[in-house]
Amino acid sequence: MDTILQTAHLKKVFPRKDGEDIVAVDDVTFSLKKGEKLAIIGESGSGKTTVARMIAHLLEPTAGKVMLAGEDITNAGGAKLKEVYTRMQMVFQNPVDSFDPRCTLGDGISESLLNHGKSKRQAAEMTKNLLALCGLGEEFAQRYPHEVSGGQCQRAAIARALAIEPELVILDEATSALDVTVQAEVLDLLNRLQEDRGIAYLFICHDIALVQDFCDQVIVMHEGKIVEEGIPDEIINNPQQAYTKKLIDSVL
Ligand SMILES: Nc1ncnc2c1ncn2[C@@H]1O[C@H](COP(=O)(O)OP(=O)(O)OP(=O)(O)O)[C@@H](O)[C@H]1O
Repeated sequence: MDTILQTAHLKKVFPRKDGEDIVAVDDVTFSLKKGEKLAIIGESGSGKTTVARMIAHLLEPTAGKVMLAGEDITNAGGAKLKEVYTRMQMVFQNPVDSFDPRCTLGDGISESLLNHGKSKRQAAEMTKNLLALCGLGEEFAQRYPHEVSGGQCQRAAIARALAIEPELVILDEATSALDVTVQAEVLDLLNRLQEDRGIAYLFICHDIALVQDFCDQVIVMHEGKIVEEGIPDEIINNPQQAYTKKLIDSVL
């Protein structure tokens, strides 16, 4: 299997004027194969979101590299970054903030399709299909972000991320706020897309049972570092590190 994403010695230091600098991520190296589902778990503050934000180009790494399909994208900008975003999309925990409040959800989803050369009619049709795929009726295309529930907005954010058929989707607690039934539907959808289109997922999540159920590989982070990695069943049933054991015991 080919590799879609690699990080090499990623590091992020947040400087502080009034005390010691915060080393949020320290020497994080991992790879994700095409079509694979990789989870990052770890206690609050262990650096998971900071890793995701560096990969997604929302934060500049202090050191290290990010490679997409073998190409170094650490310093990608302009047209290159636009191309990166056609291959890699992300969904974060608070989707309402990621939609423009002045635009309908339909406009938010079709925007990327229009930017990628689809006609208005094609984009509208595809948006309708994407919403349906995510369990939302076509009337949701006309609604504004503040006119839908958190779970509905999250599904629209997933629809938007999938619109241009990326090869990699980063999901940072993206299903955590959904109720159990909707979460199961969304995970089902993600699984189908992974099987049909070979999409890979980087899945940041607090729910260890869900990670065990949904993911192929898991990375455990503690104080910015990777402390353990492997197959979820093996890590969860037989953790090698005391920290991992404590983390698992605290949530199961
Ligand atoms: N912009 C920032 N400025 C300063 N410190 C930050 C910033 N963002 C994150 N941090 C710090 O970096 C560390 C890692 O934070 P991060 O959000 O990556 O953790 P996390 O594992 O995703 O936590 P959670 O599960 O609570 O979302 C924390 O100590 C956090 O306080």
